[in-house]
Amino acid sequence: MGANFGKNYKISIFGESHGSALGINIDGIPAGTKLDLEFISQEMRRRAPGRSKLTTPRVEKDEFEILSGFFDGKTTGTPLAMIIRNSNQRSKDYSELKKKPRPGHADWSGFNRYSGFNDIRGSGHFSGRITASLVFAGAIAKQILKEQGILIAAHIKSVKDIEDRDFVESDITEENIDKLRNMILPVLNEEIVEKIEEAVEKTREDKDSLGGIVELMVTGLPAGIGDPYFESMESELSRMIFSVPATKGIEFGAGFGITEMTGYEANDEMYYDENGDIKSFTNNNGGIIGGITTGMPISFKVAIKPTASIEKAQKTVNLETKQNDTLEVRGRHDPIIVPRVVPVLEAATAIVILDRILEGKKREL
Ligand SMILES: Cc1cc2nc3c(=O)[nH]c(=O)nc-3n(C[C@H](O)[C@H](O)[C@H](O)COP(=O)(O)O)c2cc1C
Ligand SMILES: C=C(O[C@@H]1CC(C(=O)O)=C[C@@H](OP(=O)(O)O)[C@H]1O)C(=O)O
Repeated sequence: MGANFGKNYKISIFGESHGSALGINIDGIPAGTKLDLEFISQEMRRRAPGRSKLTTPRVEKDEFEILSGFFDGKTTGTPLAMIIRNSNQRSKDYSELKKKPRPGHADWSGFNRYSGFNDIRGSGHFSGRITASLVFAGAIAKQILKEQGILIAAHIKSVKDIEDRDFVESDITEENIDKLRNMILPVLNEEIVEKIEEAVEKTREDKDSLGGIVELMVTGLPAGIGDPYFESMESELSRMIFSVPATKGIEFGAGFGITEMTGYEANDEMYYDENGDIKSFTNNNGGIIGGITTGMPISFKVAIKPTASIEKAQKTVNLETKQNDTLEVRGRHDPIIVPRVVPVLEAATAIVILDRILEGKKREL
């Protein structure tokens, strides 16, 4: 089933954007894990809609209710179920879309997959709203990983052609992560904030939308986590990252750029640092070789497409009249998904890393 992920930190998501609720069941959280509920709420707020002029005007608090698996501030070890109730649906915005599918959204593909029974309201189960549950599961995973010294950070690498600088390992401190977490546009070079705001505003006035790239880095992971071939760290991360709506590409380390290097340039030459730890001078392989962590930071970039739902008139088909037609999408949409997807991608990464660490622990038993 498409709604399940993980072999050890197992998640199962459910819900629709305009249904009564959405949520998640998580199995595999170690018993006795203390949960910082305020941290989870903060993570949910980072993703929640209606936070700024850069996001959809739909306002949802995304308050979560834990139904099971949590008692006296600690997990019980049995499945932890959580729901978020929807409160601000406006389903009339979607009445036209059953007959006129939106180019770039899942109306037509979903119609075929579910024989026309898919809930079109608010994009149903295809909505980016469903990622609220990922952020919840990721916030728990982040807490467990942090206890082991593993940190996950992300920033906006680019919006269209406006570029931020790349992460370096020394950027990944708790202080810097907190700073990025509190920014609507989490970037390293703050001079580009205004440029991004202006570009988004101008594109919105043109009834259009923008995309961009998010860069992520994971530090504190020892060498030796992961497996070769089908459960490689890259495979598992990619599978999860591509599950996040609007993701269209991923590259690890130097990514596609490695093809322009020679072997000598691409190889990450190794050395002992002053503490006797084995490091490499470069990290073109993004911290993963043979599907297994090298001990260098995991580093990857994710391509996020421009929002599909735009007001500009577009060509589409009319499934009722069986004629070609045009569509101007009305309703409340993100003019850019990139800032809102940042916490989702961090959470998705945390879920995978925890699942892989727990997989490794099984072999130690
Ligand atoms: C946080 C988040 C917010 C999103 N907001 C919107 C939106 O307002 N309008 C829209 O058309 N798509 C939005 N999307 C993207 C669609 O959900 C996505 O494009 C659609 O499900 C089709 O999937 P695909 O683009 O991965 O192929 C959002 C995605 C995420 C992760
Ligand atoms: C509500 C959220 O974003 C929604 C994501 C979304 C989509 O198609 O992905 C479409 C819009 O839904 P609606 O028409 O119901 O307002 C966005 O507002 C959310 O992410 O929580």
